[in-house]
Amino acid sequence: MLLARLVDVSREVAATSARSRKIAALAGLFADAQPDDVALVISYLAGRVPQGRIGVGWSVLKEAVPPAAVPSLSVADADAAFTRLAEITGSGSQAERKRLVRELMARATAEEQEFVMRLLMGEVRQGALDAIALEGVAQAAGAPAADVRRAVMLDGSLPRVARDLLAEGPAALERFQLRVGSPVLPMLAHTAKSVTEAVGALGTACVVEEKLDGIRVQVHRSGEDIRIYTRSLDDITDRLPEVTDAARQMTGDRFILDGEVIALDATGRPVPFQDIASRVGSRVDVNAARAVLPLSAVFFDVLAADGAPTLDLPGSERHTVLARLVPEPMRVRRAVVEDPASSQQVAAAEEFFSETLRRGHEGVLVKALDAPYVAGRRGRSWLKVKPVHTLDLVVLAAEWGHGRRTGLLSNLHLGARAADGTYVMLGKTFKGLTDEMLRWQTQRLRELAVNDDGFTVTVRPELVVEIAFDGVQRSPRYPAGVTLRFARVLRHRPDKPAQQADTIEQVLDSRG
Ligand SMILES: Nc1ncnc2c1ncn2[C@@H]1O[C@H](COP(=O)(O)OP(=O)(O)OP(=O)(O)O)[C@@H](O)[C@H]1O
Repeated sequence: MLLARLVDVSREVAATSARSRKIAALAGLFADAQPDDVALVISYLAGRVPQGRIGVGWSVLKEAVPPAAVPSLSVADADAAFTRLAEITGSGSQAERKRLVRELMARATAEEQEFVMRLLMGEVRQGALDAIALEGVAQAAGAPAADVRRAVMLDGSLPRVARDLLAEGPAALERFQLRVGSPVLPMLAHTAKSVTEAVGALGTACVVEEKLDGIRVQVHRSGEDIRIYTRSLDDITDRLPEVTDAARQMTGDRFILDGEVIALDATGRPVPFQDIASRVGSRVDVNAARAVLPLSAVFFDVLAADGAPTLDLPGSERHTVLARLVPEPMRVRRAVVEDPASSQQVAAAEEFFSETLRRGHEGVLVKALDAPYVAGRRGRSWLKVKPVHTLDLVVLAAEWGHGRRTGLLSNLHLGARAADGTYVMLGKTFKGLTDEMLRWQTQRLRELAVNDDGFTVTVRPELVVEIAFDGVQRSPRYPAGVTLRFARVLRHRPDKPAQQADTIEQVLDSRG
């Protein structure tokens, strides 16, 4: 398939707000694509490059290349070029990247060049595209969308389901069944501001569970064969011998469990997420790593037991099954709210939340007890509650935006106050900025500018912004050795002098 066709449809989908028109446009595109191209088409439309990070940033892309007059580049050509780019290593990499990008861009029309640029800069963001693409695939193949959705949830991959469905027709869907041994996408949660709000929103009997800050794991046991998968369905069995041992001791031998891997220190408090992530991420000498930081799995759900799916059972019944398989110390701590209208029970749930935080955990999840497990979805029946952290930080510099944000100062460099009156950079963010905020800050930051290298504008440190974030994490890239997790701008604070911004001590203290 020509890239030009994809670019046209991408533009058409972005330009229409009618869901049915978007689906029809995508269905037409999928029907024309070779089944083998469909995976790439779906990825590019959603702004994903299957190769992941390919090391091509603005410094490589900024060079203008005369565009081709007529489209000739195929989707597969773009994929081949991205693969070659991803493989570049060693000295001279940057020059080689530039050469390959120039070669690719020279074959692309102006529209294709713009699309490739936005794709590689992470600016092709089509809200909820995967959900629409799924319906487009269903329409193109003449299969019910609900059946395609279920197949995707069980297989974990829309591109794979789409390829088989478009090549073989609706009968291919029967192949996608829940099986012990093949991972499914986990259920995710929505956010609520407080436990009281969450219980009220669910409006039904529910359970409040500890939210443990570790690595999500799905543990499959089929007889003696035990497999552990991450949230993105990578097999990490070899890295977690503790979890394999635990699964071997359970009372069943054909099940799928959902849980979180954490580590506790000598006093029983959870160790920081990053320590767990680096232990789980490391393949070298697992036994030595295990001796230094032993991990434990804590389970909160069951997707299959005795070889049969339990996904569609209500949460209360799944918990009964879980309690039969998994001994209590390996189950998440929980408090049941039988009656959401009982102020006494809601107060007890709030107390459970406070106690969970005191014990060093991240927050809680409030889950409806009558709801099924909806794999691969951010379900409305799971609501997470975490304390909100905010800081007032000072803008030290800002980067010029690209694509839709061209001509606007976007990515902000954020600093906290140090005792000597200087500022310590904590990270960057362009999240949370509305168009209006972008316009306002561009004007204000231009007034404060001291230098502009065409990429970054350094400013006098005078503008304060209120930043929400999910936690402080270690980062060798920043001078204080820490950065903020999921920083996003809540509002500009032109009323607040920089001398009253938060200090680096406050930031370090908020690590808890
Ligand atoms: N008791 C629990 N029930 C469900 N998920 C839990 C529980 N304890 C910890 N978790 C973790 O919390 C996550 C729930 O939040 P969500 O599904 O929104 O994931 P997320 O996008 O990674 O968000 P967050 O960064 O808040 O963890 C799960 O993915 C899981 O890893």
